[in-house]
Amino acid sequence: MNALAATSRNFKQAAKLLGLDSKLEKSLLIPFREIKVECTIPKDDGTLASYVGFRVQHDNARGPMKGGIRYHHEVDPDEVNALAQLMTWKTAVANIPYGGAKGGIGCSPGDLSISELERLTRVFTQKIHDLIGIHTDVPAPDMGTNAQTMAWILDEYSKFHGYSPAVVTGKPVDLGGSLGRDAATGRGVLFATEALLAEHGKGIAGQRFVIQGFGNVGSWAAQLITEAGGKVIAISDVTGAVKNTNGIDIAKLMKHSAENRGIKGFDGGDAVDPTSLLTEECDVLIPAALGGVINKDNADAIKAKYIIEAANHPTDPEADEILAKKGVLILPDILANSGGVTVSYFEWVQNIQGFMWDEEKVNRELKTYMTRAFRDTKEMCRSHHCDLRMGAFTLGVNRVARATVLRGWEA
Ligand SMILES: NC(=O)C1=CN([C@@H]2O[C@H](COP(=O)(O)OP(=O)(O)OC[C@H]3O[C@@H](n4cnc5c(N)ncnc54)[C@H](OP(=O)(O)O)[C@@H]3O)[C@@H](O)[C@H]2O)C=CC1
Ligand SMILES: O=C(O)CCC(=O)C(=O)O
Repeated sequence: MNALAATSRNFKQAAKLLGLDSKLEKSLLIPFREIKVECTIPKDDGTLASYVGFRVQHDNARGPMKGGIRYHHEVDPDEVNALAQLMTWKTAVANIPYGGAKGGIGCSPGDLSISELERLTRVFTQKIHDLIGIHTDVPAPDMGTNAQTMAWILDEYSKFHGYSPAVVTGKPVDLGGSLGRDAATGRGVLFATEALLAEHGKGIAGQRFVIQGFGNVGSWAAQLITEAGGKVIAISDVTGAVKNTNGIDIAKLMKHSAENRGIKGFDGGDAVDPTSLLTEECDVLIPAALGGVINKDNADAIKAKYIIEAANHPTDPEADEILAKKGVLILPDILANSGGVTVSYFEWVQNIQGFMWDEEKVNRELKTYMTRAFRDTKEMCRSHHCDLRMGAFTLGVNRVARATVLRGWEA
């Protein structure tokens, strides 16, 4: 199912559970602004190349719009729209004072040199600089982008508006980035998983994990789960997948991946077919790469007892239904991966205050926010007799609807 159709379907189901006014429902679904820009850059060989960039600003009822920028060849307007909408509900679930946005450029970052990526990022920033800002829309990293990308955006934006570190989050610590932001999404995944397992009398220790994706989120989740005593028995990236039922040595895999640009060729386990990774026998499955990977074609074959959605919209609604019948518990993206945007919020607060927190404080506050979001979600599950996805959606949508009405919304 198309990402926008899937996200909108979840939203509509939540609106129904909440008994939302139909005009308000319609208005909450429509994005505030959709930006599409053509970014033309000289390549290193002197030829010109053009890339399409998007920024969708979905909603600002609860505060400045917030969300990552993705560089990936599959970036398309519908998907960016869906991801922006998810950010609106996610920031509300986390109860941080933001709305939602998302951006992206349709490109293959691995095929571009560092200087080409820099030129592309600067041209994109030139095209959108007057539509983003500290109190309007604050970008951050997502798939295919990182702290360096944010540094270029900060620098380009500052040429127009004066030095403005708070205009992006997830930037290098040397430029005002927050300690702990790099690990934050993975650490939030750990805290959310702990909260879910604790409800079933279990801990991380002794559980078998399978992780799809070994980028920022997947690699940090793997490291932190291993430190907490969990066993990561299979993991994949674009280049391949590896399995070791005794537990993969994640530090060794990190080194291999950095030296070889991927998992392929790692000798600490057996190479397996990446397409069968999601259906491996395990206790906890963590998709941490692309959207829509768990769908009606593979849901029935999934053997995990728990799915923790570190990626955005990895599970189609049809798969949700199949998995529910099988008794698989899904911790939804807008809760499970909200650690990233939560520490982005801490970064923004630190920039505005001009005061840096130590890493221990960042991690402690993150745990408080993740635990609270989990507790609030469970409360909505109880009061609306629904699963965790609808618990999180009703929580987020309700908070945004209340802010919209309080600000004076009229049909
Ligand atoms: N970064 C953040 O703070 C947040 C990210 N997310 C979500 O988490 C997910 C991952 O983001 P992030 O870790 O930042 O991105 P990265 O670009 O750092 O990493 C993405 C990873 O996914 C792998 N990958 C891509 N396609 C496939 C595939 N078909 N099969 C297996 N692996 C694949 C990539 O492999 P390779 O490196 O070989 O290309 C890479 O290991 C995304 O859905 C993102 O939206 C959610 C909240 C916050
Ligand atoms: O850190 C942020 O502001 C946004 C992170 C993001 O894009 C996401 O949560 O999907």
